[in-house]
Amino acid sequence: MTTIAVLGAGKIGEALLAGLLRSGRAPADLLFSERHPERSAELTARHGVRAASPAEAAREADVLVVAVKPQDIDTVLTEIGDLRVGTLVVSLCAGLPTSLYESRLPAGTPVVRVMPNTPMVVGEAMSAVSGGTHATEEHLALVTELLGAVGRVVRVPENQQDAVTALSGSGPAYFFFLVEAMIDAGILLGLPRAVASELIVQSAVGAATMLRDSGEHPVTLREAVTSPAGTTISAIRELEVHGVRAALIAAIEAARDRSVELGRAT
Ligand SMILES: NC(=O)C1=CN([C@@H]2O[C@H](COP(=O)(O)OP(=O)(O)OC[C@H]3O[C@@H](n4cnc5c(N)ncnc54)[C@H](O)[C@@H]3O)[C@@H](O)[C@H]2O)C=CC1
Ligand SMILES: O=C(O)[C@@H]1CCC=N1
Repeated sequence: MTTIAVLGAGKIGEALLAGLLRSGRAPADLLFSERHPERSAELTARHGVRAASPAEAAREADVLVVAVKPQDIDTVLTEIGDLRVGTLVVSLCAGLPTSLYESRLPAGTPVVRVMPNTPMVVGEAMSAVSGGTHATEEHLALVTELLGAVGRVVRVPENQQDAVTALSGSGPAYFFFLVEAMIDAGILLGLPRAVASELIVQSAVGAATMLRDSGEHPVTLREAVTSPAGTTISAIRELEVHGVRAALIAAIEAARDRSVELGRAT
């Protein structure tokens, strides 16, 4: 069996481990590395998966998944030490290019860069994968299968990964922000918080399901809600007056720029 080690079992690393277990991978084929001993103990208790040092994980793994913050990559690459020849390295880190790993790891190491997102926790991640210089079709297929256990997967050229990071990597935060603001609006209008929250969360689930399953363009779906001289158009006019569309475009451009910066900082 393929042994998969996750370096950095925080939000994303743990969600991946849990998803791999749900998809039928045996706990004995998985291991993780965490710098905080309490966190390690908690994860082993919860998932029955073994903790190891980065160096042990790297020695044992066929697939080494890197899920530390980009700012911690130098330390982790130093701690890994020697990698077995042919070990597949899968980076989930925002901004970090495959060339960074290739320059620090043994010559010929296959590297796949992935940008997932937190809906991985509920098996609804959106992940984009790109192969580095030595990643073969088999490596990309394996990573697609692994990430397929926790959501949808697309393949993109690596030069699109900073844009992907800004759109779907950070994307859930924009939706959460919108939901938070809409609940506040409910409070302003005098609704109890619990009622406002239920109304908005279910509306978000319904709207997201329609977007995914209807095949309709978002404009068509929005037009179907927007009656002549009705309530929705009054709200839409305010969104346009306040520049919400331009703000979202600028926000996503800023996230893309930050992803590029993170890659350059290492
Ligand atoms: N949170 C998100 O929405 C997304 C995060 N990512 C990427 O995933 C990576 C992980 O992000 P999160 O899970 O949010 O961060 P996190 O902070 O929850 O998890 C990182 C974990 O790495 C551990 N760690 C750090 N240095 C270590 C070392 N030397 N050895 C062992 N463990 C070490 C930390 O203790 C922590 O538990 C980041 O690179 C991020 O860019 C990608 C997509 C979405
Ligand atoms: O904010 C971040 O840097 C990470 C990467 C994508 C989502 N969260």
